[in-house]
Amino acid sequence: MDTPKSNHQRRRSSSPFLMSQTLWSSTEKTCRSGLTRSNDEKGVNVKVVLRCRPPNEDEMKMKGPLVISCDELKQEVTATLNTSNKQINKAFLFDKVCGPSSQQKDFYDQSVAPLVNEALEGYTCTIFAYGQTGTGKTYTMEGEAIKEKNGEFHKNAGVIPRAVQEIFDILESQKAEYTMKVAYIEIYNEEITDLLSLDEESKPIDEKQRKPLALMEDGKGAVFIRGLEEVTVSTADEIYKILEKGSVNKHTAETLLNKQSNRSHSIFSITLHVKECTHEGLELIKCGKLNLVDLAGSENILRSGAKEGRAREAGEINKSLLTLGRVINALVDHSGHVPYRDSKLTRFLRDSLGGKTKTCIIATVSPSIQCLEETLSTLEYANRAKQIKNRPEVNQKLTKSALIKDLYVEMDCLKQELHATREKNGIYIPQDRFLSEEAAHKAIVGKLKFTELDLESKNKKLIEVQDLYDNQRQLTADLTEQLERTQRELKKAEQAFNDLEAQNRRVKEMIQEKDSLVSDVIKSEKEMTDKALELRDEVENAESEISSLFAKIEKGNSREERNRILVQSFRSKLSQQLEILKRKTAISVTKQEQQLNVILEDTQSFLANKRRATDELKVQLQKLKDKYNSDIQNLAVPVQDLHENSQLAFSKVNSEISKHSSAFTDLVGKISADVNAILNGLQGNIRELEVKINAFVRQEQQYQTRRYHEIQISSEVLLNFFKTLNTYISKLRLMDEKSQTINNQQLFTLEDKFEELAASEERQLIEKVAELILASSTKKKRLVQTAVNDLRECSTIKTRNLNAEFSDIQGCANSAYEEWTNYIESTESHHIEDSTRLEFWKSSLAGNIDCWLSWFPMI
Ligand SMILES: Nc1ncnc2c1ncn2[C@@H]1O[C@H](COP(=O)(O)OP(=O)(O)OP(=O)(O)O)[C@@H](O)[C@H]1O
Repeated sequence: MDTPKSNHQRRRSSSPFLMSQTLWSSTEKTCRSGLTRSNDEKGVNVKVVLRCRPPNEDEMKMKGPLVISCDELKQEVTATLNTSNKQINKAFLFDKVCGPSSQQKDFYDQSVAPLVNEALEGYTCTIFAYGQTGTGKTYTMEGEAIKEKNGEFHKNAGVIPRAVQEIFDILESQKAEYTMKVAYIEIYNEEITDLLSLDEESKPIDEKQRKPLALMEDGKGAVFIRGLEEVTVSTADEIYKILEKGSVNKHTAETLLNKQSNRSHSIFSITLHVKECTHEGLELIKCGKLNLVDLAGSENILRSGAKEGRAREAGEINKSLLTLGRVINALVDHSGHVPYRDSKLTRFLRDSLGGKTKTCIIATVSPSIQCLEETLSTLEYANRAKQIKNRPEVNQKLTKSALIKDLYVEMDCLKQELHATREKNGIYIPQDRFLSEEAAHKAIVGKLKFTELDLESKNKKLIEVQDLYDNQRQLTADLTEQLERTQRELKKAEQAFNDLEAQNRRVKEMIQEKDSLVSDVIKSEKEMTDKALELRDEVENAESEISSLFAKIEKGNSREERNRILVQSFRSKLSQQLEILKRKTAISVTKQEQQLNVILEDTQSFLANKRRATDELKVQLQKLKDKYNSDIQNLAVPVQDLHENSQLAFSKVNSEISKHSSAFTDLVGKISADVNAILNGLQGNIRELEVKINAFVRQEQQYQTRRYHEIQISSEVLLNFFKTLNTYISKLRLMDEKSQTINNQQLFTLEDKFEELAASEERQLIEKVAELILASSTKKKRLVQTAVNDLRECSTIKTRNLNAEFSDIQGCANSAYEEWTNYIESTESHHIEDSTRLEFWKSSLAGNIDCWLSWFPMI
């Protein structure tokens, strides 16, 4: 067992087989000590840890939503997107989920530390980080700093320095005897380089200095890297320096998604040999191995902004990751053929995927919406990888003596080889090997000839294959170019499609707005149509009313006309009547005047007569009175004489007087009777006249009253008629005005409606045009979509075919190349060995012969 030394001890592997045993071998070794443990027959699933980083500055600036949520209790990751044109809600369960807030220390303790302990137990363990570029693979594996000034871990220190420290801590605490060797390689553009063999002074790295190393198989399925340098370390600080040196030598570049993006897959490997004592006191050497792989980021070439050389890198990265995906799929689907050989990465990881290794995949994702597509792809990838089953086995433990023996044999071989090389005196071959090889030699010599012939034909074939290979390479280059062109076109088409989609979204939004407007418009239009119908009915009613009104007006007019004619005729008749009445009145007045005059005259004459008669009567009466007075006076004296003379006479006289008075009274009576008769006659006449006059006057009055009444009635009728006519006319006027207003209103409404109808028709027309535009744009979109889909399909098929072809060609070429190299190498080495051995044999035989000859000089 090596004792730890303070300085790095380098040893370039001289034998690929030995190299494979110590660093990369993954073949199942026969259990010499019988202590190898085997896992459950069914195997153990690859562990998958998901880590989601916090959003970076750019993502925060874009203010996009965070679409990834991590439930560390349920170990569940959910991708959620709710937009109008895309809805995603997918949940994935993993062995461990660490959200954006998880710290480096916690992550290491919870996810990686258990596997480090397994490596110390003698298992080969692989941890690899997989994820989109810029999601934190390097941050997780290496971190951003290692230690603080006080010797404590920096909070950003990643998995590798922490694992290294833990290994040393555990081994120191166990006071174990151990050796530790580390190697650091990268796979860049399908070429493997040793990151620790590069000269520290030559920076920036000289590409010529990078010597590609060959990945070989030892014939038993174990993979090894020929010429890889392993560095023996004894402290953690030495490893940190190695890490720093290796990291400087890595291929990195700035991309749009990461300022320092790894353009290669890097593998840091720690090999441990720990001494163990069994209860029986037997010393065993336990061999554990820890491979820490930081894969290059899967990337969308467009989004990462990779161009020319970078695009080629990205192409190679994606190719190897694609192969990794195919390997995972083949393992999960249990398909017979697993395409490990299709890329250096999968060849190297062969034992970690479906082999005897304990494997943990750290899948890294970003929470932002911009990375959603790649995040979903990583989640699907990791979810699938969870189903890969490995059958981990503890590496064989060697007894110390066996190891020492092996080492001695190896040392002896090396010493002899060295000696032989120094002396340029052939090579050292151990006795038993010499004898067995001797026996084989003859067969080989025979074979050699055959081989030479075969070689010739194979050379020819090789040339052919080389040509074919060159052609294929050319074809591959063309196809790659074509693929890149197609990819570029596809990206362009995708961009155009995205633009179209955005446009479509906008148009859809506009259409939605328009739809709502249209529905509003349709609603209002419906209302308007209802109203229009109502209005139409009203208009029709109004029209019929107007026409009836017009008819009425017509009627009214004709009636008015008739009335006017009537009034005119009535007026003329009335004036005629009035004229007649006037005339009649005048005549009657004249007549009456005449009659009155006659009556007056009659009355006057009558009165004159009567006056005269009265005067005569008065005169006669006066005469009578005078006579009576004179008689009385005459009688007074006799009366007095008589009175005085006798009372007898008096009686006589009295009698006489009474006689006379009776005669007088009779006379007077007679006269008064006459007068009375005359007066009575007169009075009778006057009364008669009066009665006549009264009757005439009454008659006239009655006539006049009647006439007046008649005139009054007719004038009242007329007035009433005129009044009614006026009211009727004013009513008619009012009605006319009303109907005019209604008509005007209706005309206005009709005008409005017409305008609205025209506007709605215009709108409808616009909508129809919009519909036509929409239909045509949908048609176009559909066409574009179909074209894009076709293009996509075509490019996918092409890519698939190309990839398949690439893989086949590459597989063929690689295996042919390797077979051929192996074959040539082994043939060469055999040839050289055989020739040297023959020479040696020949010279020794010659020596012997000389010796025999000297012993037997006689011969
Ligand atoms: N969990 C995290 N917490 C804080 N910062 C992080 C985390 N993960 C990544 N980052 C930051 O994100 C940036 C990119 O990370 P990193 O370089 O590790 O990505 P990557 O996956 O290795 O990318 P690439 O594949 O391009 O190499 C770095 O600046 C790093 O500091």
